[in-house]
Amino acid sequence: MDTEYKIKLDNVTKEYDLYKTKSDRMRNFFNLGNVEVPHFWSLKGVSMTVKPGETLGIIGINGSGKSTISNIISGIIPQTTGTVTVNGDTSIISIGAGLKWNLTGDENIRLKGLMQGLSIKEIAELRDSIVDFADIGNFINQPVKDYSTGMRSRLGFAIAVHINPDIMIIDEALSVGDDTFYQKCVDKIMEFKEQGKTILFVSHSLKQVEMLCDRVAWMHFGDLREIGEAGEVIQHYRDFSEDFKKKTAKERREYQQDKKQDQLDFNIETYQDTLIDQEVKVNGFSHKEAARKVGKVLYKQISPAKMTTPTKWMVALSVFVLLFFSMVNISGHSIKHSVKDPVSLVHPRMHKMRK
Ligand SMILES: Nc1ncnc2c1ncn2[C@@H]1O[C@H](COP(=O)(O)OP(=O)(O)OP(=O)(O)O)[C@@H](O)[C@H]1O
Repeated sequence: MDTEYKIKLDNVTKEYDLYKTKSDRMRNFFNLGNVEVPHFWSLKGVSMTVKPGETLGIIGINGSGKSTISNIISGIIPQTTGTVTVNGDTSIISIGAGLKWNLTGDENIRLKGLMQGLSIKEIAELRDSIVDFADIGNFINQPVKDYSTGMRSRLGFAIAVHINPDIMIIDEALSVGDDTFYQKCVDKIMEFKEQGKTILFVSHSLKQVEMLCDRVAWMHFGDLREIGEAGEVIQHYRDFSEDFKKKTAKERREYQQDKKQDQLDFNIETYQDTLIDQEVKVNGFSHKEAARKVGKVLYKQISPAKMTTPTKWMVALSVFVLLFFSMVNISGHSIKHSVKDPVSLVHPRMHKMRK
């Protein structure tokens, strides 16, 4: 059944505007004139589902979009277009993410706990067990910015597993700890799997993915290249890596450049048209119906990044009204007089001095 999923992504894209200056960013936000900004599409339309109780691995080379997906699902960053449905609480464990660096370990435990809806009493009950699991001793009273990468990862992992979320998102968190901690984490993940929790596991370690995951999604330069049974997808990925290694340095560079160029050239309108055509051809919708359906999937969760024209006019009008009343006040003329003779606003009314 279609509703039997914990996580569902429909045609999700993520665009980064590569602004050269801060003023370009402001001008673009206020929709003031044409600002030339290169657009980089970190995700080029990704659709997938994660079933309840499933451990889905996400693999792919550096920069392929793995963390972008896990951050969108966790709600850390918004998608640019597309629909994201998450049925349950998520807790993300990734190196450093989610921890406030200026707060101590203890304060981070309280903050994360409160953010996940735990009471002060519940957090106090979990505290010792978290500190014990993280094994960071007296550092728990130090700001997290003074921790080593491994310590941060251990604390992040310990907090996340104790909060007991419905959906666990583990992004490269197992790559930094020592062997003892690694085994502790693996045991915990296995325990979660047995409890039937849904896990998203992002990793470069194919061995870890093979051991922990039921299915695997292979991300490739912003596209979902393949999703399916873990062994099969990992084998295809290994074959690709082997072939890639056999290429000359020049061939490898050219391949990567071409793929990155595709991410710069991606066009959301063209993508939308492709989806509409598919709906017409595959599902037999009329063009109008297909356009409405696709528009809904792409934009129903999206708030515009730029000011719309009506908003722009509203802001301009508000500023004008505010300015007008301030000047009326300063000039000392009446509102009626100022409306009739606006020029008088710059000639303040002189009060007659009493003798
Ligand atoms: N804030 C940002 N601004 C511009 N581009 C970004 C930003 N964040 C990510 N990207 C780009 O988006 C692409 C995907 O990044 P992402 O971190 O999702 O990749 P990844 O597969 O997790 O990589 P890695 O394996 O190195 O962690 C990369 O090309 C990256 O440079």
